[in-house]
Amino acid sequence: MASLFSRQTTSWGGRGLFATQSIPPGTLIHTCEAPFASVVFREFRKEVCARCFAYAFDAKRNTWNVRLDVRSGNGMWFCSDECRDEWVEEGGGGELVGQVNAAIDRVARSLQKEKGKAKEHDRTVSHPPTTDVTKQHLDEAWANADRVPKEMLDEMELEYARFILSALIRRHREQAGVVSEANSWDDMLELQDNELPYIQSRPHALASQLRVFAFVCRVVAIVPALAPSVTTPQYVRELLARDPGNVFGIYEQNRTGDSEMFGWSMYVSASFFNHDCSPNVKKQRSGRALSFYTTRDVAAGDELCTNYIDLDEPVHKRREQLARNWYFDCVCAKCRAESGEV
Ligand SMILES: C[S@@+](CC[C@H](N)C(=O)[O-])C[C@H]1O[C@@H](n2cnc3c(N)ncnc32)[C@H](O)[C@@H]1O
Repeated sequence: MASLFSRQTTSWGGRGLFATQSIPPGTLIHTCEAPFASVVFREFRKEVCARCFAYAFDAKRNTWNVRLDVRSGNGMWFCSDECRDEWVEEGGGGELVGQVNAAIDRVARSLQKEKGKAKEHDRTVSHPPTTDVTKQHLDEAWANADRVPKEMLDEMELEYARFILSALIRRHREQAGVVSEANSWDDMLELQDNELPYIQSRPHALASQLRVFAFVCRVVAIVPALAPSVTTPQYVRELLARDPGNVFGIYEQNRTGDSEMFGWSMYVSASFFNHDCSPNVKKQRSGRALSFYTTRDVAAGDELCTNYIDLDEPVHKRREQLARNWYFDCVCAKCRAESGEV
């Protein structure tokens, strides 16, 4: 499909996607076939297919039973033999994933035992000062990342470790020439770096990221194939800097009919759509693919925007939500008009 849009600089400075011709409503303008990296939360591992994210409950089942034959109890479950086989064939890295999963379990178990012996207040990574965190502060903290003691992670930190390791496996396979260059590490680096605003709004997250890095290093010590990815914290830091503000939650309706997040994934090309409170594009997930459709007539030169949040709220609440969870002050026409700025 010839691209109907191009990436350009917006009037406010960031990059955005702009229509190169007029586009009627309901047009499929872009599809990302597969994520760059993803994680399905551990508690849903048996219910959500590791490749296509299909939810067992939708197929009237409690769990999927096609399992990748890995050595650890922390295996991967698939909705079908086809999904499992395609995942391995596409370069999911079956053998390596098995080793990594087993190593995560081993490191987690051993840290859990050590934690049992230590007192809670012994947690050694201190929070940064509550004054404004600067880039220099972050550089210094990461320069000393190898001195961070290995400590047990909480559940969410463990998910981050799994997410990072999924990306490092991808990077390893890209280096080995096993996966295609589309969606490469360099492509991922083009995503907006949100490290500073993220840590400024959640200073405790820096200590958490350093703990996750120390944990990942310990896992990689057992899986030497990934060692080049952690000789310095560079790759882990690059990925973590692009996680906030760029990843997509994997949502489904759960058994009680509520929308629930089962994990998250990073898609590269999908992350250049900016937010607008009167969007002209809607996103639709089908399995692991993300597709984007126009919702009304778009003229050549118009920016193509999705919405990151629920749009029913008044302007101050929308802006507050975007600032808190997406780290920006919304400059869309609707927000500016409703705030009396135009
Ligand atoms: C997923 S990225 C979109 C692409 C991004 N503009 C870039 O250059 O990579 C989300 C970021 O874009 C910017 N952004 C998106 N929508 C915006 C809006 N309505 N107002 C101001 N900034 C916006 C914010 O910096 C936000 O963190």
